[in-house]
Amino acid sequence: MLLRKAPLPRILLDNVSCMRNAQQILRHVNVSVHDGGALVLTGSNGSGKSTFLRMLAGFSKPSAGQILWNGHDVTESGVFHQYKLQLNWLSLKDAIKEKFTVLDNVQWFELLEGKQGNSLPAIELMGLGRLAKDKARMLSMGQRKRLQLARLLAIDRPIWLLDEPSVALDDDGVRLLEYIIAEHRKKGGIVFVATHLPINIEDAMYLRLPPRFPRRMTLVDMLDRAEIS
Ligand SMILES: Nc1ncnc2c1ncn2[C@@H]1O[C@H](COP(=O)(O)OP(=O)(O)OP(=O)(O)O)[C@@H](O)[C@H]1O
Repeated sequence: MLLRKAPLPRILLDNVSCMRNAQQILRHVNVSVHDGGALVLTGSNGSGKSTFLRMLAGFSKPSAGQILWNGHDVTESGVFHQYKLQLNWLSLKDAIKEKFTVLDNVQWFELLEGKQGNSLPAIELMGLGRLAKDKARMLSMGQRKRLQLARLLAIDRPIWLLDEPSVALDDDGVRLLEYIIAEHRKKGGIVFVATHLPINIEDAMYLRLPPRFPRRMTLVDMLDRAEIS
């Protein structure tokens, strides 16, 4: 009988912990993600969702455990050089140049990537076609988020790290986000999403990070109690 080896996960977090500012933020996280996989991170404010993504992006190193990409520790310099070229990062800091046009704001990133021809179709797909020649300073918050998503499409790297990608998007925008995530995964792309808002991602794994501190009584709780008694 021919026994096939199970394929290595593309990304494996093996008992990973992470400190920030001498504080333990993430403890003993184990996750494996194959091509086409998606992991949704949830949890209260300060629970470590962004820290998780930052660590995957290489901005913070695990304080214990390993992050393996194709079986190799991403903190090894030779590996990290290759690994970081797989990553596409979307965060609340949008790195949009106000004086550039919408098109330039996307095309710059595409050119840096050594690619061309993706920017305008991506802008159009994200519903910003009519604004392509306008300065980015004219954009609303939701339109800025759409511009960031157009960049993601134009750069077209396999591993997406998305920190609150649906914030400021309207319903249509959220549907578009869900669509591009699904299409990316069909091509074998991997998506990590940190979010407080519901995003429909088929067959996604969910990781709810525990709160770092016990919940304190808030003013709202106190008012509720006062109403009951
Ligand atoms: N620049 C920083 N330096 C040191 N510690 C930080 C820094 N930024 C955040 N932290 C700490 O890391 C913890 C986790 O923060 P993180 O931003 O990862 O949480 P989060 O789950 O993404 O929160 P939110 O839902 O509010 O976006 C916070 O409790 C905070 O104390």
